[in-house]
Amino acid sequence: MPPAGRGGRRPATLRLVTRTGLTDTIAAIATAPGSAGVGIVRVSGEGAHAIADALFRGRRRPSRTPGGRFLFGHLLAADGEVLDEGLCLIFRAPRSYTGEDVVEFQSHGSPAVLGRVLGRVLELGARLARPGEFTLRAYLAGRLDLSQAEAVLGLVEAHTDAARRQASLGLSGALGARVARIGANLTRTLAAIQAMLDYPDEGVPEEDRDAPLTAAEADLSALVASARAGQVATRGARLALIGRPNAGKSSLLNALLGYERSIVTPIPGTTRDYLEAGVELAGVPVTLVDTAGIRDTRDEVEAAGVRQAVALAGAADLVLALEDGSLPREVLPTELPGGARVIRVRTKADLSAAWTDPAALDVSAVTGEGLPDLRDAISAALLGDTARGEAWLTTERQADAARRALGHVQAARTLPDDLAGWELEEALRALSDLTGRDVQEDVVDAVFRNFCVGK
Ligand SMILES: Nc1nc2c(c(=O)[nH]1)N(C=O)[C@@H](CNc1ccc(C(=O)N[C@@H](CCC(=O)O)C(=O)O)cc1)CN2
Ligand SMILES: Nc1nc2c(ncn2[C@@H]2O[C@H](COP(=O)(O)OP(=O)(O)OP(=O)(O)O)[C@@H](O)[C@H]2O)c(=O)[nH]1
Ligand SMILES: [Mg+2]
Repeated sequence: MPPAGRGGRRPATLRLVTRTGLTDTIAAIATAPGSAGVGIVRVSGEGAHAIADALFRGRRRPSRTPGGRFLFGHLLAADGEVLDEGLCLIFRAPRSYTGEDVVEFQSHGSPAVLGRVLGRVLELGARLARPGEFTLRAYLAGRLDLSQAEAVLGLVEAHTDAARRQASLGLSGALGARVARIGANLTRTLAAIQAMLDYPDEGVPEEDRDAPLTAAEADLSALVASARAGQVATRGARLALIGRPNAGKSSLLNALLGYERSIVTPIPGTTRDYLEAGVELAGVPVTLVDTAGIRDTRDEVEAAGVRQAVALAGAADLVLALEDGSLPREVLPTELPGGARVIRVRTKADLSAAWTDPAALDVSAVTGEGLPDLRDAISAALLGDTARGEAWLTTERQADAARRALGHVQAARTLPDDLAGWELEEALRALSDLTGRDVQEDVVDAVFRNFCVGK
């Protein structure tokens, strides 16, 4: 494919500015719906300070107050009625989250107060912000790159510490720095190749050409590998328990949860419909899926459950394949998904063993024996040996860009210099897509569509 010249793309920035009318003033409730100690209405744009002058009465006028200060005072309705006592925070362009003039009204956090304050702000000329529009403005002002904007969303949505840590690393620019290091090595290689093409007689030392390329490829492979852990940390993972009837699936699900969620009986075929329950394992939100025991059956209801179990195993991020350790071993009448996605478990380890298998973990749902090892194995399977301190790829968009870059780097290694140079340029373009300083408008739209209003 011919290289898509950079000049061919209009910067997303310009088109978005014209389309969204960036000079208008936007407003939204920034805090979660419901009652809370404090709630925030946030306003950004040219009219923000004038709106504050009309709505807020304090010791001095907001528009006369330097940025970075707050005022204590009262929030007023159009007729002068005091809506609430509160604070007004003043930011002045470009020193604000969005880079524009910003004010925040911090009131008591009830829907009634916040609704009236927002209503008054809209009356005074602001319009309701679209989802993610505050952060979009920060992105368009060049205060955040796209991977940092995704990290902002990650911080808003983080339910576990693993998710928070990755989002925080992303926002701090750690991911951008990791990508920049790779880019620097590719640029060095490109320069060496160019020198060789220009001055074929003066050999270019190996360390200038192959060493940075090798380093870039290794870093990029590790980065691509981190995507699984990163997405598991942010999105969570689905873990299906499968096995023959009575293998102990529902008992193990309950043991992992720490409460009796699923019905357990000595009767094979107890679980017919599947059942889901959420739990945090290894700092990751995990949805455990209990399934019907897999066997050949003429019972139509049970057979439907069996088909469902096989499908659920196929769709899961990880499968626990359970076999009763107290009975002679019987193979499961279905194929298991590929190697790394299965953990084999020998259940009922508290009973005398009818068989053993070094490839299976011995676990007892009754005594708890083997549960810590099982949790470790689940954590290792989901997060791999991805370095904990590093910034990971947390979205499919980032992973796609990194995979494209890696593909070009690998192609470059097998090609003669002139063609290798083109592949490396493509790899650099894919890396810049990853951080998203100059990407297509639809990509930007897709990222911000996932945000909530007020962020
Ligand atoms: N009340 C409140 N809390 C919040 C936010 C907010 O907007 N309002 N945030 C947002 O969602 C996050 C904090 N992020 C922010 C990032 C930059 C700036 C800002 O004004 N930066 C200016 C000034 C810096 C300074 O004075 O040192 C700048 O960078 O120029 C504000 C908040 C989390 N907590
Ligand atoms: N001793 C012992 N018994 C267990 C253990 N786990 C499960 N059992 C018993 O095995 C029987 C079946 O357990 P379940 O958890 O219902 O098995 P299941 O795989 O969900 O079975 P189906 O839903 O029928 O497919 C019950 O009588 C459990 O008490 C264990 O670790 N040790
Ligand atoms: Mg069951």
